[in-house]
Amino acid sequence: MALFEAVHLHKRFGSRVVLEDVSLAFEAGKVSGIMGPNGAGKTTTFNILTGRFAPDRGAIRFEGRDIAGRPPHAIARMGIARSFQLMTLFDESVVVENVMLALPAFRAAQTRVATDVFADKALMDEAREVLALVGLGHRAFQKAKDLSYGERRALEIGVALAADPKILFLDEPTSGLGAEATRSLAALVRRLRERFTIVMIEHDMRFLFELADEISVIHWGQVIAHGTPSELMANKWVRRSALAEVA
Ligand SMILES: Nc1ncnc2c1ncn2[C@@H]1O[C@H](COP(=O)(O)OP(=O)(O)OP(=O)(O)O)[C@@H](O)[C@H]1O
Repeated sequence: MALFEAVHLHKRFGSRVVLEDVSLAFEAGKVSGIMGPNGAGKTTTFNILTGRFAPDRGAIRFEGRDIAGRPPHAIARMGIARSFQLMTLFDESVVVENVMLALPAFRAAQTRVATDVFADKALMDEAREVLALVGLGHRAFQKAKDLSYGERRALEIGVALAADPKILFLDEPTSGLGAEATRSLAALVRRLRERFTIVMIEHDMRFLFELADEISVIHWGQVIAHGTPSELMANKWVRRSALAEVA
């Protein structure tokens, strides 16, 4: 059984059908990709999978339990984390604090909000472990606003990982990154795949083909192809429509 699966999802906005019978399955320990042209329905799919929208029809199962329509915070508590395309960091706070504020242990102890977070050694150690994981150990006490764009993306992933999720959803992780930052991000995803199940929506096909174990192609609100990168390379229709640049 897949760790996470979506079965026969349908979604319309007003009279516009945006997803029609979308089914996806993500296996534990793998990197799964979702790609497709602009307006295909990828972001809507992502938002439904991570609880931001409820589907009109269909089921979403995580570890066998139906989670469709549950609110994002309930979904997050179950071990499902997502990063956002738009960066959502506390710019004036230092890097380690951004992670500390996202730790479940910090969130659970609401009385701590008014106290100095740095005084709690256990929290600090936990946050520094996350920073080491995303390659930002040496930037712990810089303000988030002073990080490079690529480092900010890594921090954003660190914030998502603070909850030690079972599955991590990344929404266009390469967006806005130059070639070098994209390479660093690829190295980070390779490290993370040892520990986490990862699902990413991605426009950069080269990045996706290099890293994903399997990819679903969404077009016109439907999954039109699914397979390993090499299977998709061999799919004539996919080659002709979308993959010319990597095939
Ligand atoms: N809240 C909404 N209300 C109405 N229509 C919407 C809404 N969100 C998305 N749509 C429409 O649904 C379709 C799919 O949009 P979606 O953002 O899911 O596509 P996408 O594949 O993520 O595209 P992109 O790569 O450009 O982000 C588009 O035609 C979009 O205009």
